[in-house]
Amino acid sequence: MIADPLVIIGAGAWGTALANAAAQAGRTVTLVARDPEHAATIEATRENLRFLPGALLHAGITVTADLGAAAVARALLLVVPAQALREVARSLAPRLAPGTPVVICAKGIERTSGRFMSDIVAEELPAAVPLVLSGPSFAEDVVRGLPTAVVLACGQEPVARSLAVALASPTFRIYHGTDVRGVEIGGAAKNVLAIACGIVMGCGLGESARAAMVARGFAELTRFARALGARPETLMGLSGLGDLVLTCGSAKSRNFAFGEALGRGVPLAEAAGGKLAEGAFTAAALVAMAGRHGVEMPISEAVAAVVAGEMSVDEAIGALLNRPIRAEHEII
Ligand SMILES: NC(=O)c1ccc[n+]([C@@H]2O[C@H](COP(=O)([O-])OP(=O)(O)OC[C@H]3O[C@@H](n4cnc5c(N)ncnc54)[C@H](O)[C@@H]3O)[C@@H](O)[C@H]2O)c1
Ligand SMILES: O=P(O)(O)OC[C@H](O)CO
Repeated sequence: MIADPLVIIGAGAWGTALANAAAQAGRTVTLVARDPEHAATIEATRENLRFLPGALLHAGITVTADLGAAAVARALLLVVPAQALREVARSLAPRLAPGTPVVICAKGIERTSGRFMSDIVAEELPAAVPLVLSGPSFAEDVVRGLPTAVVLACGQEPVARSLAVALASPTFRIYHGTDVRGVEIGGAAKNVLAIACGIVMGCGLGESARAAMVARGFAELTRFARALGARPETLMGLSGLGDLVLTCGSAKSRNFAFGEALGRGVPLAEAAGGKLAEGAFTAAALVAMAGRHGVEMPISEAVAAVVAGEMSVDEAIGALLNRPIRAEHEII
């Protein structure tokens, strides 16, 4: 596939890291920032001091704030927060050539509509070919060239395969697949579960409790995914188990760090520390969708109640610990 020029919308931490990875893979990259002043500063200093300090931008990247750059894109990456994805997709609609592959890199569910990211792209950019990129990957690791593996899913298998080849490098390995729903569920739900793990650690409940949270979180994630028609093996892969292990195990995760702060008693309004904790926005939408499909997600429900201010951390932990004893694996 010809993926040049590759246009990346969103010059935050992940957009910047992906721009560097793609440029290193040989792509011609345009990185589009929201704010013209920020774009000019990155272009001039070759560093994104605001979102990813300490990393030099590859020489093959042009930075702009002009969304019009999307008009010539042979492939486009959407790397803005999940709650902003619709607004951004809508503004791209008149600019994008029909059939352009659009790779969704945000991990979340839209809270106002309860829609997945791929549904939003289908609604706002109906002529585009939607793909989802997800998996365990910290921007800081990717930009340092540390080995990372992610998955790229598209309903059209040849598009996923050829774009994976175009964007991958020896240290940024991109597997491909066709289970778009499974891959986006993995990315969205793990953020909610990482908040739960952060709360556990912030409260000092210990490593055993964290491991239990990961395993039971994975159980509810796979129950949910199965009910929504995703393939269970997808969730056993990079977007699902892989990302759960990363984000539930590292204070570098903004979702985990948010939960940890809540567990330490930091007030809700201050716990994210000004950083993007996607799970806080996704939790209620995830739980509502699970309810509509008759799926129990007690950990996600507890997180949703805590981030909505409806339950204290202690009440949420008490509710989880006092659930009835049951068989580990449900037959559904
Ligand atoms: N940072 C990571 O390691 C990482 C890894 C994988 C996936 N992701 C996902 O990528 C998405 C973006 O995360 P990030 O780390 O880049 O966040 P970030 O906070 O570092 O950057 C967000 C970017 O989006 C822009 N933005 C915010 N609201 C906008 C709006 N309404 N319109 C246009 N642009 C807007 C901001 O200006 C900024 O450039 C999230 O869904 C996140 O879960 C992040
Ligand atoms: O910092 P987080 O919690 O948004 O996690 C970043 C990535 O999603 C990890 O795969």
